[in-house]
Amino acid sequence: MTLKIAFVGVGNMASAIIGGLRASGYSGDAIVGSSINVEDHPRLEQRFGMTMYADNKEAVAAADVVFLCVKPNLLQSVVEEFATVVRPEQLFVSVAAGIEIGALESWLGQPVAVVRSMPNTPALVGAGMSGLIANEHTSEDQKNWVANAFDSFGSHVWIEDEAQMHTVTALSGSAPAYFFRMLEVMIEAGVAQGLDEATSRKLSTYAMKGAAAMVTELDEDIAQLRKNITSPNGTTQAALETLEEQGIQSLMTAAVDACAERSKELGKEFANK
Ligand SMILES: NC(=O)C1=CN([C@@H]2O[C@H](COP(=O)(O)OP(=O)(O)OC[C@H]3O[C@@H](n4cnc5c(N)ncnc54)[C@H](OP(=O)(O)O)[C@@H]3O)[C@@H](O)[C@H]2O)C=CC1
Ligand SMILES: O=C(O)[C@@H]1CCC=N1
Repeated sequence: MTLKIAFVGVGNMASAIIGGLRASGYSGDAIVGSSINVEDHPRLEQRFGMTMYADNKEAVAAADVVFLCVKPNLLQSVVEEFATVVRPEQLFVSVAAGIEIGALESWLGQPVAVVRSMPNTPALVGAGMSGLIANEHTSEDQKNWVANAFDSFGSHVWIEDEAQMHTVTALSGSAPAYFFRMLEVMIEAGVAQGLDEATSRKLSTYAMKGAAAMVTELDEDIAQLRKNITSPNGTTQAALETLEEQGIQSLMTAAVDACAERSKELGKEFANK
């Protein structure tokens, strides 16, 4: 049986997940959503073949599985507002950065299955990666359903210790943005050396895509893959020495640490409002 899914909040992350689900064959008839900006509803309905509601309660009441996809600072008020229509057999899947399962459980107000997830926007092209952790009320069948749903737009890892979700966010949820930024800089550097932007973009992007494909498809040590490109006293060595001299190790470590730290802060900021 196809479960009915509701998305509360249909912005960037929900759109990436819905796009991934739809591309994998999930029926638009089984997907509903709710968000504030009703003027945007016809566009979403047309894009995904789903039904949009102005009222979160209506979307939640219509669903077997509810994806919570609003910003972390809005989650408590949104959940408490629809808590009166929650049924014990429903499954709630949160994508909100930093918000702990315990907080979600207390806002939902009754023992109910909750999965906290940290997906990323490559879901939109079937290349998502998600960290997942379930509460004690989540059955094996529900966990399998969630794993299959997330695999339909990429892959997943189950996390045992909820504290590790901060690191999942730093290495996965937020990380595509680091690579986009790196690409922006490389493309600019190519243009500064005289290439047109389209050519610079194509060269830089395929280098990133090819490197990621080699790492994921070949069972080889990443350092060895790097060494295979680096001729003694050659061009790659010149680039890598510059990256090391200018602090790539401390720069990337600081970025990952700052992301995890912000995730912890979000949890504290919004857990006990
Ligand atoms: N973007 C990303 O890469 C990732 C995001 N996340 C998490 O996903 C969640 C959403 O982020 P993102 O998609 O980027 O944010 P967006 O702002 O793009 O989406 C949030 C959505 O929530 C809607 N909304 C606002 N208020 C309400 C309300 N009261 N009831 C219902 N819907 C409401 C907004 O509607 P409207 O536009 O009409 O205001 C919008 O559709 C966050 O919790 C974030 O931590 C997790 C992993 C990755
Ligand atoms: O920036 C954020 O807070 C969200 C969570 C992970 C990616 N985007």
